[in-house]
Amino acid sequence: MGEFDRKKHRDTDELEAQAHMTHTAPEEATQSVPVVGIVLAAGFGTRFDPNEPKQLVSIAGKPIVCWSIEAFEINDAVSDIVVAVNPQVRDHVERLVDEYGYAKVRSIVNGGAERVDSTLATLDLLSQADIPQQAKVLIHDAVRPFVEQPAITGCVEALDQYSAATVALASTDTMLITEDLGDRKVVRSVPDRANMFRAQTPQAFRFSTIIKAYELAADDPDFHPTDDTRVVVEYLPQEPVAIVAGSASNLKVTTKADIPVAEQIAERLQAGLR
Ligand SMILES: Nc1ccn([C@@H]2O[C@H](COP(=O)(O)OP(=O)(O)OP(=O)(O)O)[C@@H](O)[C@H]2O)c(=O)n1
Ligand SMILES: C[C@](O)(CO)[C@H](O)COP(=O)(O)O
Repeated sequence: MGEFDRKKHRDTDELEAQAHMTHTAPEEATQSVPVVGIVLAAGFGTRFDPNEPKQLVSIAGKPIVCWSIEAFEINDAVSDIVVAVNPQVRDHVERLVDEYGYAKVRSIVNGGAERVDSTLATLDLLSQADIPQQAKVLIHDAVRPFVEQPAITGCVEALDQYSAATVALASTDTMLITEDLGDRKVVRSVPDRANMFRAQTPQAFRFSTIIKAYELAADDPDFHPTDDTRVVVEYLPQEPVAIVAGSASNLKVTTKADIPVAEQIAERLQAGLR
């Protein structure tokens, strides 16, 4: 197969994607497998501004989705990238991928109504592309633009020992478990802070593990997890999910109030190295 033709991949042609995914002979599988960065950019930003897709907002002159794609593009351990989009941003993201020349982007797929639907759409694409069961997939929120290289590499390495891993940040606050009494919430218990972490992304899995977890979750229509780790924790409770050190700068741009903080982080990063 000749050089990757990004225009064809725009059409989300599974066979094209299959042809371009890194394939690995079974005997090499545990040593050298595809490492796929999945960038979820199909959200509607209801808490930000539904009329201004936050994944396209520029921070220090670069759109948020580009910061995220670039983090995987520049990581030597990552072989392929898949981006999930919605119709509101598809054309724009396609143009950006072209303009910035992200050569690892194999496919831009339509996401779904909820985050898990977007994850599923990308996993379906990878299944159709017939990537090896041992492949490593790193699922990342496009709106966490400043993910650091050690977090990505840490996920890839953690999967040599565990089938699932998530970037997370140790809580510096005491956490409270509450109960809703209707007119007010009250504290029911105070868990040991040493075991409290704030989930971030990427969240990383051997392909067979995340596929299995989602297969089991599919039978439960009332399950609406906000991240992929929870799908594994709930449906494959025997699988430990390793913690990979996150950072405060791996901010999720959720509301407009996050923009000034994001600008400060971007300035710092641009002054030094990512
Ligand atoms: N159907 C969805 C929903 C979310 N996401 C992605 O998942 C990440 C989750 O971050 P979040 O702040 O929840 O994004 P939104 O869902 O866009 O925001 P909101 O919940 O305010 O609508 C984002 O990168 C978002 O684009 C997605 O790909 N598909
Ligand atoms: C995946 C996530 O970013 C981990 O912190 C988070 O769960 C997304 O949740 P949201 O409530 O939909 O923003």
